Amino acid sequence: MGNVALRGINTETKNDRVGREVSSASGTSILKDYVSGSDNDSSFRRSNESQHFPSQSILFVTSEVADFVKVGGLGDVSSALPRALAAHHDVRILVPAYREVWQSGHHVRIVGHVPAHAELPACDIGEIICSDGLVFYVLICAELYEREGGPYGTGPGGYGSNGWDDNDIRFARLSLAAAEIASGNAGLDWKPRLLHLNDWGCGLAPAFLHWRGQHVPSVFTIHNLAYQGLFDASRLEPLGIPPDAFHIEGVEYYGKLSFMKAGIVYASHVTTVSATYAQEITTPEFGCGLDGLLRCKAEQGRLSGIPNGIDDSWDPRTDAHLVQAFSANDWRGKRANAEYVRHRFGLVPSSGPLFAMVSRMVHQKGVDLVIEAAPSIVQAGGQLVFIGSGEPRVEAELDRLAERFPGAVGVFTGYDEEEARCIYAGSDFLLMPSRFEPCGLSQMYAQRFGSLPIAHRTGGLADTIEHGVTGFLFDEVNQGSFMQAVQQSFSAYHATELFYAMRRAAMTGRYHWRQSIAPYTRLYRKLIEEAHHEVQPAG
Ligand SMILES: Nc1ncnc2c1ncn2[C@@H]1O[C@H](COP(=O)(O)OP(=O)(O)O[C@H]2O[C@H](CO)[C@@H](O)[C@H](O)[C@H]2O)[C@@H](O)[C@H]1O
Repeated sequence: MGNVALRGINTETKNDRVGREVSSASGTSILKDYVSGSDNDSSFRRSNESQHFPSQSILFVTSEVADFVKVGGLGDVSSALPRALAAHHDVRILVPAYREVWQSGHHVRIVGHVPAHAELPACDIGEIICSDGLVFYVLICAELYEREGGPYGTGPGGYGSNGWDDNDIRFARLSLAAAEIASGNAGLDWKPRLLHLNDWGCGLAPAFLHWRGQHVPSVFTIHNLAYQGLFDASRLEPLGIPPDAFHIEGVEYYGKLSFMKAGIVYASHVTTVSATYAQEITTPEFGCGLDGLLRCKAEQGRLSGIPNGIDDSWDPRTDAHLVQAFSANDWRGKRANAEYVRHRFGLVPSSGPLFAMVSRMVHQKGVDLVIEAAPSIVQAGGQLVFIGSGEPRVEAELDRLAERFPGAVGVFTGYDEEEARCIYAGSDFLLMPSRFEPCGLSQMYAQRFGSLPIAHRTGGLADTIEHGVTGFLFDEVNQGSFMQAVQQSFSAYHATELFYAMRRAAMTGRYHWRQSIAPYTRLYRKLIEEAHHEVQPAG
């Protein structure tokens, strides 16, 4: 575990919600299908759409990618989605050349260059070709990207803009490089027909295109609206942003400059990572002050939800990180992983249920609810393991919990994917009482590994967990509602046949990335055709 201390039945199919466009008229949300039918992958193949829509060149721009550096779910998505799309399109990734890129041992060939702009320095562009053929463009600038620490700052976790002091320069540079590549001004012998941008770190890309009069279509995907990339208005000039863009219909957000808002305003289309979250963000409760703008996008048919998936490496039958591989019904194999986890976290042997939390330990994830519930869970014969890092106050509370319940609660503060995989494999239940959850990957990994999620009915959790079938959902973010779901999980655990049936159902869930190809392809096609006919979206 590195150098960090270890202490211590609703049967409605969820796939029919894939790829829906949210439109909102007279305050009523309406869902309009992008994809008809429940089996989107096969409907895509049946209609032979890929033959009618020729392979397109797409630049996928991201601030993190699991191949090199991952803080959270965006890193997973950035590694897996382009690979899934690559079967149909020429998808290439643009990411800053962080220290980890150079440490990865890949050969980097210099293939392009972008000039300085205001205080954004000139950069070279390197090319890395992975063993599976995926092409990365890496934005090379030692002073901006080669640092000891994470992609956003020195502290653990989070996509916040409150990390490195020069995050505005770092991510404006990334955004403008993307815009230059899209406009054919970066010296590459390749040019995308569409930009696929992800979260605030590349939010200025469509804005720069707009300000320069370049008509390249773009998709802006919101992975988490709560992290917006907010900076002081005085930063417009150093970033080379035209002053007249600082208004309510531009990049201004309550007197600040917002990278997230720029992405939403200027991209041709906005997506987010589940159908339910796409609706939620049009409401004041989840809209983080941008709900009015997002409702507008929805009314224009320019907001949709396309769910994330998980890749084939998340398979308990083949995962080499587990102490023992297992499949549905091989509960002895699963038990071997549970024994490993108990041993690793200093828990005593037990026949009671093992609850786990694998998460960035931040307010969003509802860890405070779990901490409050822990004494009752332990008293009822359960054990808990936590792996994650985040807000120091939360980490300290978890430490105290482990000290209070030795042998029943174990905490690992830090990030370790191998251990996380073992925990998904070894635990009986995954606790995910997130206040909001755009999609969530952990609950899909957990289900695949036979750990039943106990989660708040929100965002992607509502779309990917079937209450009483593959996990447990509760409706309100309060202790009473959460504990009711925990009690249901205890009851299920002690009704062995039901419990095993739920495990089997969870393990056979279909959450593959293939389900996302059709909706993304339809969207790319629509936007590229629109741009071709010079029908430019409002911006
Ligand atoms: N300590 C630890 N050690 C090892 N692995 C750890 C870990 N802590 C977390 N992880 C891993 O980090 C990832 C977390 O991804 P999630 O999608 O669940 O949440 P996140 O909030 O980061 O992502 C945001 O972006 C994604 C992508 O769109 C959305 O699904 C999500 O709702 C949104 O909040 C999982 O792969 C999990 O296993």
